[in-house]
Amino acid sequence: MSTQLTSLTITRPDDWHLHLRDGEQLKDTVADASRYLGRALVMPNLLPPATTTELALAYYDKITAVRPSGSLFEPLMSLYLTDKTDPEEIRRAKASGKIVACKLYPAGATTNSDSGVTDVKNIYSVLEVMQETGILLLVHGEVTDASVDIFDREKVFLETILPDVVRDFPNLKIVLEHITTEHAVKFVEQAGDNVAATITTHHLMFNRNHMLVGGIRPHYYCLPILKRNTHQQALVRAAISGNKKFFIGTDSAPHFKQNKETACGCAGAYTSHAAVELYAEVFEEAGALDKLEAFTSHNGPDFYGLPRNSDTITLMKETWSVPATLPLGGQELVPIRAGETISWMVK
Ligand SMILES: NC(=O)N[C@@H](CC(=O)O)C(=O)O
Ligand SMILES: [Zn+2]
Ligand SMILES: [Zn+2]
Repeated sequence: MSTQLTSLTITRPDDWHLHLRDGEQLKDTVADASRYLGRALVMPNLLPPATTTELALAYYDKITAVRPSGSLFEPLMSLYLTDKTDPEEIRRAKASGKIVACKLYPAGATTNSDSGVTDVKNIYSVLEVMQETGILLLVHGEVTDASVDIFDREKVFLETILPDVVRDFPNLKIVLEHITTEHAVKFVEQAGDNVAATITTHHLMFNRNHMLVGGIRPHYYCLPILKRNTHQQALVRAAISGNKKFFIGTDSAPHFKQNKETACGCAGAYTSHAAVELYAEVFEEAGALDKLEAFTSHNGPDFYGLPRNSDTITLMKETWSVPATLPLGGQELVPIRAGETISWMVK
């Protein structure tokens, strides 16, 4: 007879990959993020992107200004790398104490990445200073070559771009963000201790059949795109393995409903309303709830060299309904699981 767990208390989680956006949207995204997260690594792909310490710190101030009163939620900031990033900018970022990472978007790879890096060799002098100062490199790992099939873009990036960076900067801490393939799992497992990966809730819960069978479902469209179920299974195995190289990074990425439900819809899935609750479902389904805390609350800060949060949250086995839409800057978004139920609730 198996006993069913009805509540689970874990160290307060963080989110190591989160899009909060800007302007009117901020109060809604920050409200969701600050419900129970200790920290979130905030992505810099704004329009215009947060390419300098000054811009990142101004963004930090805007986020903390709309933080609900009493919330201890702490945004950790990142810089958006371009072909023209000045290596000295990295020293300013380090000195700020608020910027812990830089984000490599191959130009054109994803939402708001047009000013990204066109050739990783263009940022070698920047990576040098990041390695020296201990600023992490966060990577959107996809090639943008038009001749490469969208389902192969992560694999080809891992074969052609990332090995050089890993070889040339052996002491640079690198996080391969939102991994989607068995290739990425193997790459990270086989690399040194300076290479880790985040895994989203949606890549653990879904594969491309969820997006494409029986009709095209734009709310499952994100980048890197959902892959076949064998890749999904490899990601679940990695997440529940207890391996310290894999940790939470929701990549919760809000887009207005009308920008998703259209002939050319935006890439991004919103999960901030229920991030840890959804990971709990996945881990429970895999019979590995005992591994949830390491994934959501220990491995991330350990890799970043930051203290773990010192308090806890409690998840209750309790079913609740996700609304059909959520507010986003005076408009609305459609979250993952919209109109359906979730079986865990954070108390
Ligand atoms: N993941 C996505 O599909 N979209 C993200 C960008 C990103 O993380 O690649 C976004 O900003 O909307
Ligand atoms: Zn990305
Ligand atoms: Zn993202």
